[in-house]
Amino acid sequence: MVIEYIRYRVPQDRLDGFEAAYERAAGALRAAPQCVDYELSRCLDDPACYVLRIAWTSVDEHLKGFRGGPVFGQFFAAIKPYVEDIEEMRHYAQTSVSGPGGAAPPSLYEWAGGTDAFMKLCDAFYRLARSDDLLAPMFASMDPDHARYIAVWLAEVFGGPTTYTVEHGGYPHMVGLHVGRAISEAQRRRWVNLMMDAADEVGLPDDPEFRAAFTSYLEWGSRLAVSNSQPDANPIQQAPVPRWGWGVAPPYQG
Ligand code: HEM
Repeated sequence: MVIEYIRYRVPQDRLDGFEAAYERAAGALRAAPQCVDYELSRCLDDPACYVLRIAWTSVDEHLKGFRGGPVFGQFFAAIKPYVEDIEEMRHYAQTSVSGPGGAAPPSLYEWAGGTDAFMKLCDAFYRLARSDDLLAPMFASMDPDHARYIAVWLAEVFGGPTTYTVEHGGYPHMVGLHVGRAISEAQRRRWVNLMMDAADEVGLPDDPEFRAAFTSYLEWGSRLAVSNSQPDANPIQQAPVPRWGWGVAPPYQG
């Protein structure tokens, strides 16, 4: 995650519309999978000054993913009149120095060990699935890069880079590959079980909080995969890749 700071000094005659413009721009930030969080603060000592803090998944995701993406037009149209009032606009990396309430908890992606951890997980999973009586027939003719695509999907879901959205067709592509497969409950349960076995095999974190969040996503996603794959299904065709967080049990960092 990187933090972008944008500092504004807005001339008196334009101050009135500034916050309203950012209310409109915020809709685009909320819709962008590359934006983790944002916050606009106004200076108490000099009310012409504002600081906008935006947390992005990475510099690249911001500059290429967001600026090249579908919601950038809406964002830029809202804030365009204030571009000339920018005094600083730069990316910063977080350091280890932070107060007890200052630092956001790491994402599930970071906690798991990043993209590499999900690659290892999916390699192990498909080795198990290919020799499984219930799953092997279903994955017999899969794309040779399938394990890598699932890893990239999971990485994005758990708070990592938006590579699946940007490079692999996003949610519509994933749904399209489940449609018509008539996945049974027994196959779904085996799929989840083998993911758990693979998680143990490759040493994904086994603390209660991580495994609870990890499992809840697999349960949710696999049940959707079953219903979307039935012959009479009419799945939602357009949606962002979901983002999954810690839920009610944040990481224990004692
Ligand atoms: C949380 C649960 C699940 C997730 C996140 C998931 C994710 C995905 C994704 C991202 C793809 C597309 C990969 C690509 O871009 O090539 C895919 C394809 C596929 N999924 Fe799932 N899936 C889930 C559950 C299941 C289950 C339960 C089954 C069957 C038991 C299943 C069977 C398949 C099959 C057969 C394909 C197509 C493989 C190919 O021919 O390339 N999925 N899945």
